[in-house]
Amino acid sequence: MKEKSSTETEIRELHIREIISGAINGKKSFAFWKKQGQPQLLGIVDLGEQPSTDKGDLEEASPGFAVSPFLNEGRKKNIKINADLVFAPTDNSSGFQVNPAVGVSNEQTDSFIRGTFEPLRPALLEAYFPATDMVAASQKGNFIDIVNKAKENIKAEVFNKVVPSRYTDVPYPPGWDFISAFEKLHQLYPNAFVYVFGIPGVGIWMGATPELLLSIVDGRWFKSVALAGTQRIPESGDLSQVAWTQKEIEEQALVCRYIINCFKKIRLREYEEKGPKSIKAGNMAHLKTEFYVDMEAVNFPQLGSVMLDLLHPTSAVCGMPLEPSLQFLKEFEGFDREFYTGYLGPVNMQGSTQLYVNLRSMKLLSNRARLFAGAGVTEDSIAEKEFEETDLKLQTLMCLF
Ligand SMILES: C=C(O[C@H]1C=CC=C(C(=O)O)[C@@H]1O)C(=O)O
Repeated sequence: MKEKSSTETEIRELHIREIISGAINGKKSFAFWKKQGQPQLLGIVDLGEQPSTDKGDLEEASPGFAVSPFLNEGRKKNIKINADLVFAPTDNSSGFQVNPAVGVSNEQTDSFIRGTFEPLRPALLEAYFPATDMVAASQKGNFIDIVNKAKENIKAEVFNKVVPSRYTDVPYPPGWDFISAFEKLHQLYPNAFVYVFGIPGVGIWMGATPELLLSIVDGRWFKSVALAGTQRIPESGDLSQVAWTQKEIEEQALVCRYIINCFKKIRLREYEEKGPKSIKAGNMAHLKTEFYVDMEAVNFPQLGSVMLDLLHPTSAVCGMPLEPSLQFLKEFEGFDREFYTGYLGPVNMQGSTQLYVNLRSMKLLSNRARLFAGAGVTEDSIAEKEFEETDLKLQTLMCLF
């Protein structure tokens, strides 16, 4: 038997480009991400033919990266990229060292490493793009119409808030490649959760989202946030200069109320609320309130999974109340959001689970990228301003082209 210390695995330090190319050349699923406020990336590759559909609870899940679409049918549509190979940064360079999970043989690891020697084969990249593509229909006029229709529904008290969205397609400039774009994204947004994932036949997505849906640290510390209200950051970059309007304060308060209602549904009163305060996300400021629960003190070990089902989709991306606003979006938005405004992130990796709302994100197609953005509409919304706000949000990724 081959000694572990003699594997190619342990002597090679890999660059992110080699790892992603190796995954694509081997038709494997992969994910790289960086937590909010942390500089270092972590990567995983799933050695299976197909990643698993993942309906399971967070608490028992094996380590990996969870991906949920906006419409997940009670988690039935969720996917999990298993952490068969974990790529952790080395101490003194920009390279990564591979750590195989328990049960992954040296042969499997070596075979993957050999694939990383090959440059990325573009024909194999095509296998990551879904066969069907949605119809391009996201014009400015459509968005203005849906905002005005939403306001009529708010006046008629069908709902209090809804978050319509749109997308825009950006053709790849000559020589553009997504791995370099991801490296740039990682450098640009230190405060965001920055990720790229690829699943054959499902797609390649990347983004820099400011919104945590929930996290669980050490099986004990639960956290969620209410993020809403958007303004362009002042020239000085000074957040204390941002003055919030009544409309924005109410819009964010509705997201807080939505989260508190979720706690009420499970009769949980022992949560700590901090905020709201202004935070920076790229060229924008948002209002953010944080909610904390000590799961041990409330004796609620399944809180993460229970809250996940109650929270998603929050009124930061769908509306309030949930049902009529969701119905409205299904009827009038005119396209499938797919993973945009779904959630994603590491599950049971290095002792914690962090699921983020998939905002400021884009999906790669063979010749262009599709960028998504939405805006919270309340009774005081002005359609033209909401459109401008989506433009501002789109700039988060537009600067990659
Ligand atoms: C729906 C998006 O943002 C949400 C999160 C923060 C602020 C928002 C707002 O001000 O409308 C949105 O609720 C998006 O970025 O596409």
